[in-house]
Amino acid sequence: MAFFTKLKDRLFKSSSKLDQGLEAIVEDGGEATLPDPDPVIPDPDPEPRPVPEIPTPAPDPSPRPEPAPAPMPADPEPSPPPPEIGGGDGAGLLTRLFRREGAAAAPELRRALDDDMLEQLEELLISADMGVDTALRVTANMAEGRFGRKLSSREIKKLLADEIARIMEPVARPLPLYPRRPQVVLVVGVNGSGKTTTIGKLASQFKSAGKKVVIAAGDTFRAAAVEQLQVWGDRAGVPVLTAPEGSDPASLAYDAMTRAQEDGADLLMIDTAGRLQNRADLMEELAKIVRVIRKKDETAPHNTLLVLDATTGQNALSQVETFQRISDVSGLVMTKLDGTARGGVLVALADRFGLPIHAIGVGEQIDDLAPFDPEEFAAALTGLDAA
Ligand SMILES: Nc1nc2c(ncn2[C@@H]2O[C@H](COP(=O)(O)OP(=O)(O)OP(=O)(O)O)[C@@H](O)[C@H]2O)c(=O)[nH]1
Repeated sequence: MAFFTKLKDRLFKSSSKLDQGLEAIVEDGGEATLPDPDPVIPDPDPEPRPVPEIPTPAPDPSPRPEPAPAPMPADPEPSPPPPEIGGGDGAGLLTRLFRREGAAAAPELRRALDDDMLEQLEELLISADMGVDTALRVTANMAEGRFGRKLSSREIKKLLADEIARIMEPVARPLPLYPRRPQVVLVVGVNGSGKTTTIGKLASQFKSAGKKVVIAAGDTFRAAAVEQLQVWGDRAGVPVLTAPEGSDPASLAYDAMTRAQEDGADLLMIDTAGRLQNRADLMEELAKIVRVIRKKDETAPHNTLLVLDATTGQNALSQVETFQRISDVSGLVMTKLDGTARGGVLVALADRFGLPIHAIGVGEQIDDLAPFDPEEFAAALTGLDAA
């Protein structure tokens, strides 16, 4: 199944929430009106609109090597061309022309954009976990130059998807690959966020792309976590280094680094504990892992991936803040976007932190991880093509 179709199907809870909410907003006070002569709303403002302020990630003090332009292995199945956000809903030119013609005979429910409607839109976006600041910014940009204009839910969806894609564009970056061998990827996140699963999925993708991968089961305090990682390692066909329960994770990381160097591995992924209950201990543990692997390669770790669970909604924002304090987070992976109505949190994350989003997880299977594509995401989140 092409990934966009999968994403669209899996994000149904988030998209149907927005979809139904938008329909209800337009129904509330809307009336059947002949469509605009141009159903693809032209931007009323010829000037480029102000780009929402996205905090630039702080310059990286560590001497990381320059990223080579090799992206994360892509979805093995070719994706269809991205939908034309803002320029159409994926329909071809002829279809759009016919629709324009036919539209004259088919009035659509439209509602004039006013303060009340904007407020309702803000509430809807906040309820989809976009966060207050982001929701306000998105609606303000959507409304700019369009006050009083009669809009259908389809047109509002298109405007919304445009805004979302614009916010997400700068953060959509595949996991950078460096010429350094082994490239060390430290994987952090709270327990249950999906670290193990994500490591397994990434290992499988890199392996299929011809990379030699080693995994270190650094959460040595939980036997179940180690076993789980071994299951994923077997699935991916990648060795998983373990240590006895309760042993020092830093010592395991050192051994794993030695083994990865000896084996000429391209990638070493180190799982870590996620016990945020004892933040000081976890911070010390992560710092010690970094110290020992730097004895073998002073530029390591080359990436620190923070894995976040989309179902935790706004909580994901405070997790980013916490992990930025205790580790040098270089990028995010958002898991469990399937089956949650809180997919909007990804927009809030992008807007607030500007950290690269490397991949998204949309299921429990080995191929349910994909590079983050802002336009596909915006279309799937708003249910755009379903209109
Ligand atoms: N639906 C869905 N479930 C996922 C996804 N990613 C992970 N999971 C599930 O989330 C649960 C926790 O995932 P783990 O990978 O074990 O999480 P972890 O962060 O390693 O957790 P600990 O081992 O407790 O530290 C498992 O049941 C996974 O199958 C996803 O993208 N979608």
